[in-house]
Order: sequence, then structure tokens, then C-alpha cells
Amino acid sequence: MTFENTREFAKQLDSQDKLNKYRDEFIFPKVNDKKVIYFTGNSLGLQPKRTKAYVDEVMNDWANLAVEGHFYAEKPWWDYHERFAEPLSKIVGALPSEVTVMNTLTVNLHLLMVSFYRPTKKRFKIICEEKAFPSDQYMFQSQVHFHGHKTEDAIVEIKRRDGEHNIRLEDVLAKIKEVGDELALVLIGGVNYYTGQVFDMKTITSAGHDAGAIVGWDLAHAAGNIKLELHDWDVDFAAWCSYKYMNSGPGNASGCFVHEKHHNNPDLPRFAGWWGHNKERRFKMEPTFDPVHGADGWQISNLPVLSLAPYLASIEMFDEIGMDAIIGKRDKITSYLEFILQEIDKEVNSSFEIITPTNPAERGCQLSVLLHGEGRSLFDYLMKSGVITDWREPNVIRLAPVPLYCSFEDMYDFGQILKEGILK
Ligand SMILES: Cc1ncc(COP(=O)(O)O)c(C=O)c1O
Ligand SMILES: Nc1c(O)cccc1C(=O)C[C@H](N)C(=O)O
Repeated sequence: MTFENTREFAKQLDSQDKLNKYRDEFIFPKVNDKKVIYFTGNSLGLQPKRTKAYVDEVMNDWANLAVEGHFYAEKPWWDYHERFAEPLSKIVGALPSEVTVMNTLTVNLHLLMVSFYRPTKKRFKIICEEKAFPSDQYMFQSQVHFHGHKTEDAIVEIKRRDGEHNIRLEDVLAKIKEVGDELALVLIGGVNYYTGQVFDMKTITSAGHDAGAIVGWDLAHAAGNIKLELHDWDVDFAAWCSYKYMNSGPGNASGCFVHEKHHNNPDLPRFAGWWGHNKERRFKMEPTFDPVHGADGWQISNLPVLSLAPYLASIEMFDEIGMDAIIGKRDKITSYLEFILQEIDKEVNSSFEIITPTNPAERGCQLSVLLHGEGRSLFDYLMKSGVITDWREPNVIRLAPVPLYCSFEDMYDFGQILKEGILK
């Protein structure tokens, strides 16, 4: 597709965009009484207008029913989470029995490691990406220490090559082969938070299994952003947060995937609690744990229904639209943003460097841009001008043109503000 850097062309793209109507379903912060151009949905998604009704429903049931709300609310709280299974399974490419919602992301990764990181004397190493998100690094370090290993012995990082911003698939596969029978677990961020690189999860999962390892994925930046086929890729487990691309609200609940091949394994350890116990007999207060079949069997506590309400509001919007339509717009608007950046770079003779892969199959909707020669003052100018991005040292801005609420005209306007900021 040939793009043009004009407002008329951007407006034309918006007029052809079938998802453009969803923009009005979101609440935008304002700067100078104008909706911001919001590029940080990879950190916190915007609030859907429909969210309040879902939260008010729970608040009203609590007010009017109190404890009876657990069983007699229109959406009973005791199995409120079961409303996620169908829609969430479509977003991550799973069976409904393979997904559940609970806790928050890093907590879930720890609990899944209880089940899936069981080192032996021989097979104890974990492969991850270099400079994984810090919470993942601390999770890995604390897990291997818990099992009596040293970080330097047990954690193997796959490194970028000198002068390259992204990790090569061939290097991931070579490292898996190299570690071989000492490899217990491969756990990588499916979409890298810093560069926006998408990893070939199918190929890496297969290679990890060939080496005799378990393979899991941190999908914080992937769920709701890219096409996932966790069941068919034979992924063992995964977890994601819901407050980024799934617009559930700050610090909100995480989602988990556990492949059905692990559902009936009595030898699989897990930290148990009553909400993972047999649903029909849960209130008989039995002494012996009998796990619910499926990923719900990893639940521990009764669920934070007030948190799940915004999550459900968003998931039901995703179900209305479908991931294919979201991904279709994502590819178009991300490519248009890439075009705008390249055009502005030429116009102001700057030296931007997009460090996200140029191949649409290797990226989601995030573009990470090294602003060579520019400092934090440009970032500050953008923010003051109503362009919300985030700054990552040394001088990278991350731009996530989330398809549900970003417009093509936003991209054009961003380009004009960026040019002003550089030329001022
Ligand atoms: C890749 C990745 N992993 C883990 C986290 C931490 O998630 P939480 O604070 O919900 O545990 C984040 C961001 O918050 C992230 O981007
Ligand atoms: N969870 C966050 C928070 O509570 C404050 C600020 C940022 C976040 C984030 O989610 C960071 C995000 N994971 C990132 O990749 O930058």
C-alpha cells in the first residue's frame, strides 16, 4: 500500500477503518482540552466507557444482596471467572479449559514455575532472553535460588549479536541445542517489552520440547496484541497481564494458560487453595484437595470480582470484534506510523532508528524508536503537546498505536508535532 503524509490521506484511511467506531468507546485523557494521542497502551490501556456499567453492577449487587451475591447475583460471583473461558480462549488460541484468570502476572509465573520448573541434578537450567523485563529476571533468580542454584549456573540468557537490536531465532535454537540435556525450562517474553520484537513461539516451543524441556511464555505484551495459538503450538504454560492491550485497568488480574496435556497429571505439584478445589463440593469444606479439571485448578483464592468486572467488559468487546479484525488494523496503522516516522526523519534530516523488526510478522503494534541526537527534551515536548509515549533509557521512545482506539489521523498529527519538537 502507498501511503501519503497528508491529513486528507489519514482521514481517508480512518473513513475506511471498520474499527474506527470503537474509538468512541474509550475515555481519553485531555491536554489543552484536546484528546491525547495515546501511545502507551503497551503499559496501560485506556478505559472503555462500558467498564463503569460492569463495575456498577457488582457494586449494586453487593449493596442490594450482600453475601447472597455470591450465588444469586445476575452474574454470581462464585463462578464469575467462568465467563472468561470462551472469549479469552479465542484471544490466546486455547481450549476454554486451558485458560483461567487469577492473581497478577509475576505471581502467576511463580505459581506456574512451582508446577513446571522442577530442576533435577542434571536438568536445572532456564533459558530466557537477555534483559528480560526486570520482574521476570527477579522471578527467575528467586526461583533458581529457592531450588538451591546460583543465578550464574542456572540462568542462560540469549544475547543479541553486537550491533543488532533483536535476537535471532537461529541463536535461540542454537542455545537450546547447546544447553541440551541440562535444560529444564525455556521461558521468554513472547513480545519483547523494549524492542517490540515478536518471537517465533511455535518453532521455539518445538525446539525446547525436542531438548526435553518445558516451554512457557510471558505474554504481557502479546495477549490482545498478536495472533496466538497456544494450544496448537503445544505450549506448556503461559501468563499475561490484562491491563495493557486488554484495557482492564491498573494492576488488574492476570490470565493463565495450562495445556490440556497437563490437566490430568497427578504428579504435577501445585500450590493449592480452595478456589482450585472441586466446584460442586467446595462448600463441603473437605480436608483433601481435589483440583478442578483444567487451568481453573491452579486457582488458589476466591476471585477479586471487582477487578474482574473491568476485565470482563474488555474481553466481551474483544469477542465482539475478533482478533483477526484487530490484527488487520494493527498491521495497517503500525505500518502507517512507520511511514510517518520515515517521512519526518527525511523532512528534518534527523536520524531516527526504529529498533523494532520491520517484518510485520515479527512485531505487534509497538514501534521502539532510537532518537539519535535527541534527548529527553523531545519526549517532554511530545508529552506537553498531548502525545503520550514512554521513555526508555538511553533514548528510546516506545510507540504503541493500539488499533482499538488510535486513529490514522492521530499518526499524522503525531508526525507534525514530532517535526515541530525537533525543529523548535
Ligand atoms: C514482560 C513483563 N513481565 C512482567 C511484567 C510485570 O507484571 P505484573 O506487575 O503484573 O506482575 C510486565 C509489566 O508490567 C511486563 O511487561
Ligand atoms: N505495570 C506498570 C506500572 O504499574 C507502572 C508503570 C509501568 C507499568 C508497566 O506495565 C510497564 C510495562 N510492563 C512496560 O513494559 O513498560
